[in-house]
Amino acid sequence: MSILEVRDVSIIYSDDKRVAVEHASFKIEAGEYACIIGSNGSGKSTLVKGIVGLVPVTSGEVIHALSPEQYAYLSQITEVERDFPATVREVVLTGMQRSGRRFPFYTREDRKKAADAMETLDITDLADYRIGNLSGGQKQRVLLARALCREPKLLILDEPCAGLDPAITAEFYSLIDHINKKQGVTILMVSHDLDQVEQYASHIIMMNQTVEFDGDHEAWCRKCAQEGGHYHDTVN
Ligand SMILES: Nc1ncnc2c1ncn2[C@@H]1O[C@H](COP(=O)(O)OP(=O)(O)OP(=O)(O)O)[C@@H](O)[C@H]1O
Repeated sequence: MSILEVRDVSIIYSDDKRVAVEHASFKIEAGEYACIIGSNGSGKSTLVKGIVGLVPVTSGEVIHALSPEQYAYLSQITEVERDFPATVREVVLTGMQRSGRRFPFYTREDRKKAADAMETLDITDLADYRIGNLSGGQKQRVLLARALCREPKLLILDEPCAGLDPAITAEFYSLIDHINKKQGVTILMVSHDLDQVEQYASHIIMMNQTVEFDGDHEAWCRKCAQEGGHYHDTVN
């Protein structure tokens, strides 16, 4: 059974009646490293927000085989105020908050899971730093550790490397690959970085308001060869 199915989904923003996503359909299977690509304004972020319930789906259905606790969502880098008082450890621990339980009552197991997530993301040394003082790449690792400490089965990321330099971006993609392969976490990621997508993704979905391509890595390579690299120009 698919872990997630997007079935004939359309999303229209109510304020300006703009159709951002039109009749999009695809399935995500457990274990995949799936990437959604497409040019600016092609509806990628809107679709992902529809999947995680941040914007309402106008028609069609998003069918989750997982409960909301079993998937995690990481958005684009958001500006964290320089003087924001929380430390890295505190931010990662908030990933363990559960509905019905009040902060800051974390169990020993919660703290262990947060420590393990920091170890995986190689940010243990930063545990007592204020998050506002970190670089963009470090902040994204902290937010990824926060998303991972609940041990999600599906990780949904919206352009996690926007604004990061190429070396940090390459490191981040490799880390996501490790999380996919070694921890068995299914990945669904919006990305602009076609080189990284082609290196790692097992499933590629190309948006242009609707789904213009939906296939595995080999099918994507065949299409690119037929089109003479056309997609590299439209996506980047
Ligand atoms: N909150 C909003 N209200 C109204 N229209 C919106 C809103 N957010 C996005 N849109 C519009 O919906 C369309 C799709 O935008 P979206 O952000 O989903 O595209 P995208 O593919 O993620 O783009 P990018 O690659 O630039 O991030 C665009 O025409 C955009 O202007």
